[in-house]
Parts: sequence; structure tokens; C-alpha cells
Amino acid sequence: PRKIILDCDPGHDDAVAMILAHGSPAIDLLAVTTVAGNQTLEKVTANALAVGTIAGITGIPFAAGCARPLVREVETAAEVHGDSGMDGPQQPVPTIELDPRHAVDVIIDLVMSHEPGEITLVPTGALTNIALAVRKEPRIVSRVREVVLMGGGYHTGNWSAVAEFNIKVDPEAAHIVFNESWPVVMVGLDLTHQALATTEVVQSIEKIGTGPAKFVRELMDFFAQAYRDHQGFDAPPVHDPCAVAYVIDPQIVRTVKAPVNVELRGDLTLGMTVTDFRSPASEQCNTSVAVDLDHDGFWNLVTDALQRIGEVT
Ligand SMILES: Nc1ccc([C@@H]2N[C@H](CO)[C@@H](O)[C@H]2O)cc1
Ligand SMILES: [Ca+2]
Repeated sequence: PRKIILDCDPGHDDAVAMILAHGSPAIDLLAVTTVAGNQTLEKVTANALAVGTIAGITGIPFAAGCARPLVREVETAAEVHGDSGMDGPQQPVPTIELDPRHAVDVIIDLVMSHEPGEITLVPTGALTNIALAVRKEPRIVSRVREVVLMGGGYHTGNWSAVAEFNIKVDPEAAHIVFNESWPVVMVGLDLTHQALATTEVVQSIEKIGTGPAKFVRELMDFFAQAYRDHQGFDAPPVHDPCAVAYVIDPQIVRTVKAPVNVELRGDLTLGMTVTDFRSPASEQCNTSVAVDLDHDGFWNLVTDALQRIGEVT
């Protein structure tokens, strides 16, 4: 199985990413780390512990990271995720303890204690923790197998006309991550807007009939309403598990090699992941962007993971 660290800001879709990573036999989830984004660090961390409790994610470190972006002020997405950051389902009292270490140190400790090329980083929130980890311990760059991040978009934005939330809330961190020499796979909105939780999808999840499945169904109900009200979508795009799905089965997501860099100075374009498709990418290009999703294949991974998790007492 692929060893991953999931750095997230739960977040309805982060919660599904956690459950997919935990339930998939192709993934060995080594740690869950949190970063401020969808809601404050305190709230997204409480949500991560709640999801871990509901899905039975025990025996691995859950560690909180940065409470704000490297340079800018915190910006949350409360209108989409609600005041708790994961509105909708009833939240359990967490039975999982938070690791006392900072997320950045957990990431560094894990990467430096495993063989080079063993660990894949899967950030599904702002890139603040990843950028700081690189600055504190630059040697992780050559040891990480690849960074598969949910964020950005080559022709779409959701936090401005041209920028995506995870990148735009901490563009300096994103600039650092995209400009290191490690392989980066950008699973952006162009891809994740294909991962719609349609009525059929939600019904296939509900049919599983377990507590975790009910939890996901309730998450989707809230997310669907928020996306209908604020973004004019009939069904909500479930962004974050797409990054995990790529690690599970790269066939599920078609990618194209292309140079990507992050705009830090534009008035209109701050946080844009500028992608250069003009000519075939050079051999040295270490970034690729996700283009096409196998929709049925993707949702089958999610329902399969929920089936494998089964009931959690
Ligand atoms: N409108 C909106 C804003 C932020 C997010 C979060 N940011 C990413 C999508 O932009 C995902 O990681 C998701 O958790 C989703 C929707
Ligand atoms: Ca997220």
C-alpha cells in the first residue's frame, strides 16, 4: 500500500478524504495533520478528531499545525462548511487524543524516519504546514515520493475568478510547495468539479447502512445545500478525496505534465495557479495537473472504503 500523510482542514470533503484513505486497502494512512482553512485551526482539528472517532481511525498521530497562513490573515469558508466547519451531522465526543507535537514536526519526523520515496504527502487544505516543513527540514524534498494536493485549477477558480481557496488563502506557502524539486500533482477544480455527489451517488452511500455511511450522507446533504445556495451547483463537487483517489489508482485521474506557478502579486490574479500548456513540458518539469476523472471509478472507491470500514462501535 502507498504510505501517505493527509494534511487537511475538515471540511466536509476533507472528511470524505480521511474516510477514503482509512478504508482503502491501497493506502497506509500514517498520520492526519490539520491546518487552518475551511474554519479556524481549533475547529478543523476538532472535526478531524470527530471523523477519526466515527470512522475508527486509531493508532496513528493526529496533530494540529498552523493557525494562520505564513504571511496573510486567516480566511475561512464558513458559508460553505458552516460555523463548525463540518455542519450537518451530529458530532460525536472524540475518543481520539491529539498528538502533542506540531503537525510540521510530525511530517518531518515521519518523512525522515522512513526510507526515501516511501511517503506521499496529500495536502487537502492550505499549504502552510507543508511549506513550513520544507523550510525547517529541506531534506524532506528529496525523500517525499510525491506531493498530491487538492488545490488550484488551470481554468477555474472558486475563491476568485481565477484562484482556488486552498491556494489563495496562503499563496506564499503554495509558491514554496510548487517551486521545490519534488514531484507535485495538482488535483485542481478542473478535476474536482467532475466529482459531483449526485443523488444516485448519495443513495449508493446511504444503502451501505452503517454509521460512517450515514455520517457521510449527512455531510453530503449539508454540502449539497451550501453548494446550491452559494455556488449554483445542482450537486456538490467533493474535492479532497480526488487527491486520495489518484494515489489509490492513478488510472482514475488523467494528468498532464505542465509547468505551474503561483501568482503572488496580481490584483486580479493573486493565488492563481498559472499553468503553461503552450508546448510539451520539458523533461525537468516536475509538476502535472489533473484533467479527467473516472467518475464511476472514483465513487466506487469511496463506497468500497465505507464497506470495508463497516460498522464502528
Ligand atoms: N467554496 C469552497 C471553499 C473551500 C473549499 C475547501 N477548499 C478546497 C476546494 O476549494 C477543498 O479542500 C475544500 O475543503 C470548498 C468549497
Ligand atoms: Ca479541504
